Amino acid sequence: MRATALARNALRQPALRSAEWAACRRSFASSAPPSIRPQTSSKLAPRTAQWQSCRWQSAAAAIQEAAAHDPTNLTQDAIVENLDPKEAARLDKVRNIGIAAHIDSGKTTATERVLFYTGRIKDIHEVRGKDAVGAKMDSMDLEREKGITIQSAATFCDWIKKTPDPVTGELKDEKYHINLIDTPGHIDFTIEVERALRVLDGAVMILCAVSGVQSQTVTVDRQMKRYNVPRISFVNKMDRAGANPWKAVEGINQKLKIPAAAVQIPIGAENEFKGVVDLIRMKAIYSEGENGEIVREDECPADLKSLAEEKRALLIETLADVDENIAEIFLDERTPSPDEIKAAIRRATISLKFSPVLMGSALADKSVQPMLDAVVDYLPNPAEVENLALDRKRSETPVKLVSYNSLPFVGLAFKLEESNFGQLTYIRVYQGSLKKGANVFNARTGQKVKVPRIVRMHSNEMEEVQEIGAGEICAVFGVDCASGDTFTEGGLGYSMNSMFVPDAVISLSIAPKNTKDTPNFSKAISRFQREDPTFRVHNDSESGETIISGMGELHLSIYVERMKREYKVEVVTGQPQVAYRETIQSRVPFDHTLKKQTGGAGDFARVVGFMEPTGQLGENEFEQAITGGTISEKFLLACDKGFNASCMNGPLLGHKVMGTYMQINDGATHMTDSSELAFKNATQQAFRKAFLAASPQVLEPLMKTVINAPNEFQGNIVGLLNKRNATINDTEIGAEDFTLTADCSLNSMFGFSSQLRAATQGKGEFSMEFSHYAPAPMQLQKELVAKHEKERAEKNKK
Ligand SMILES: Nc1nc2c(ncn2[C@@H]2O[C@H](COP(=O)(O)OP(=O)(O)OP(=O)(O)O)[C@@H](O)[C@H]2O)c(=O)[nH]1
Repeated sequence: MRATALARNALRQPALRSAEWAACRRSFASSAPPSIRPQTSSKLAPRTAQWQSCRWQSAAAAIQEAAAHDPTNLTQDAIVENLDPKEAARLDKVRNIGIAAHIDSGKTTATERVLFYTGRIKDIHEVRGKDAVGAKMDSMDLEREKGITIQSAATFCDWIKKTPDPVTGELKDEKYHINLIDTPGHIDFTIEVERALRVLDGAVMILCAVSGVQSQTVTVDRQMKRYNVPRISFVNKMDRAGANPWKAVEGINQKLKIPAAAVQIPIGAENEFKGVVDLIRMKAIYSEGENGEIVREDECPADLKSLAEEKRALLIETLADVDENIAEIFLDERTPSPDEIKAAIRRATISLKFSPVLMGSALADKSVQPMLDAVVDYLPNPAEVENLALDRKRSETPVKLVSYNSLPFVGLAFKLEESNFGQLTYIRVYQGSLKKGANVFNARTGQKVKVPRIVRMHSNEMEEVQEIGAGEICAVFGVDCASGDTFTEGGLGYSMNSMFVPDAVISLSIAPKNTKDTPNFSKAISRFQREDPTFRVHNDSESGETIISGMGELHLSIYVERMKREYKVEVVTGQPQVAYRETIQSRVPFDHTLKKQTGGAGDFARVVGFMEPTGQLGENEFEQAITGGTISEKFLLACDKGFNASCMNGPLLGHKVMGTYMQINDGATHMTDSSELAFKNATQQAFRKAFLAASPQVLEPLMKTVINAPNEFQGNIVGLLNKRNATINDTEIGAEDFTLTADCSLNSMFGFSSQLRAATQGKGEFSMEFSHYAPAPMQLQKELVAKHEKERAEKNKK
């Protein structure tokens, strides 16, 4: 048991009955570290003086032990449990949230309303709106033209919530500061969602009232689970024909496996949608005025009373399954009060056991304000989220970060952006505060950097600030780093985990049309690479071409377009290439000698061992099992390097190798002719020979493809998929539309979007996401290998 816990337990023994006890407790409470201070008098009733002294002794010993073993953690734990009331009050009014959802669910439209109702913007502009201005958060020209979000955008606003006074019941204004990130829906820009969720404390998951849970909803659900992000759900587009919020609620429960229940029911639907009934207070809420800015409350309409009661009972029942307090009330057959229900929703949402579902229509300006109230009511403040760093000074021990301004600074750079004023680095401050002009240390490089300028971002605009407090998000200028770097105040050895970066699945060759544009081309490439970890660039060693790779055709085409617009570089691109992989299927021994001893300094290295599949299509593994020192440590390191180099450039197609194990267990070294280079080369030659003899196999990426179209086109789409040898996994047929889920090879999907458009009169849509690697059909493997051999031969001729 950890020493802190020991100390705490010592104090939680049945307590003493003595007059001095209370005084003693008071004095201890002021001197002991907060984490082991006595809690409430009901928990620790006095008993006997002897016992008391015994308890103090064991507690004191435990504190000393704790401090000796784990001084930092003791302090951190203590602070977490006993937040300074002033800091706690400040943090209680902060929310860091993200909006994430399937493509086109209305994230940007909803964010526009949030900014309008909080007074951040004066007018509402629509995505693809007639006024051609575009929504605030889609600030790139390309975003406005295409009507899609490409980059996540950060902003902040203050929401004034009407809160009843606990004593008088009178409504008073409470101001909450919300930092908000609007994320893209397209899977091609998934890294934007990934890094936003990495640093946010809570999220609003938007669903379409007609479609419910869609393919990208499943993806963002996975991402929210990856970073333990609590979420509220908002069923948008209640004004659309076919709107049905209950389909979305069922989808969250069934498909995402999150207990969820509506906290509102709609008043009217489709173009008769007027507002919602709040099931907790049983009040109707209407958004009125030109832009829905006037929130009017009324009695629940009589014709909705029975539905409201039914859904309220369902809400309480669902909560009883995930919250002990409500379970007890439920068992006592008592009806929980509105405050009890709200408190239970908050507890269950923050502990990731539940998601409350709200509904409205962002476009029709209805019911967005109650969603903002729910952000405040149910999503955690920064002090309620456990954030850990690894303390590298103490063998990577995890430490809790505490959103205290007075503690040493710790922040994570989660996004980089090139601006007119230089590199802009977005930082989430986890602990301490960041001041203009302060020096901070990059935990990865150990470099000290001065922070010359701090700003708060409002989409593409910025507001200069002198200081940013713990638990907040800001951007800084002049701090050179990589995405995912941790910054600390010098004394700490803390480092935070970065975000998950998915592998690229598609690549293409690219070059500037005119050689005079090469400097700008290089600038653009290096900027995009720094900003986006899923955009990768390498030079093909054989062709000398620059190859860019990324998450999909759209992803790469956006960068090609940005080069043209932002850097005035016209480029030529090759055909998109699939990121194949190579592996082996059997065990093959090798005994390879590299020998060049023709007078003068020669080359000599002998490596003996075997290669075999690792058993799963994951990381490659290299191991040495040398006995008797036939190969020295230094040369074995060179063998390891040779192995890694071979894995980057597979013998079949020159693509990456996966799932391959190589062991070197014997060999020979020459007194003078052996060198690191000789062993590296010998390993690479042995690798190639053994690989080709070990039933090599080409692997191709399979994509989870989800297609949605009106029912009448089902036959056409199944026909398209059959031609592509797709495996259809699921078909869901709704009243008008159907949704089909299939595994398709990426190779077969080039040009699919135009064929789908033709086959569905432009009414079908699809999304594609990497699923896994699987063996390519034999015929395709033969063709690919033959093509690769031919290209190699031609290059060798040149
Ligand atoms: N009928 C209706 N349409 C809506 C509503 N909210 C958004 N839309 C429309 O849906 C389309 C997509 O809206 P966006 O706000 O761009 O959706 P998004 O989720 O931000 O889109 P991406 O970031 O590109 O995934 C636009 O044409 C909006 O006008 C709504 O409540 N009702």
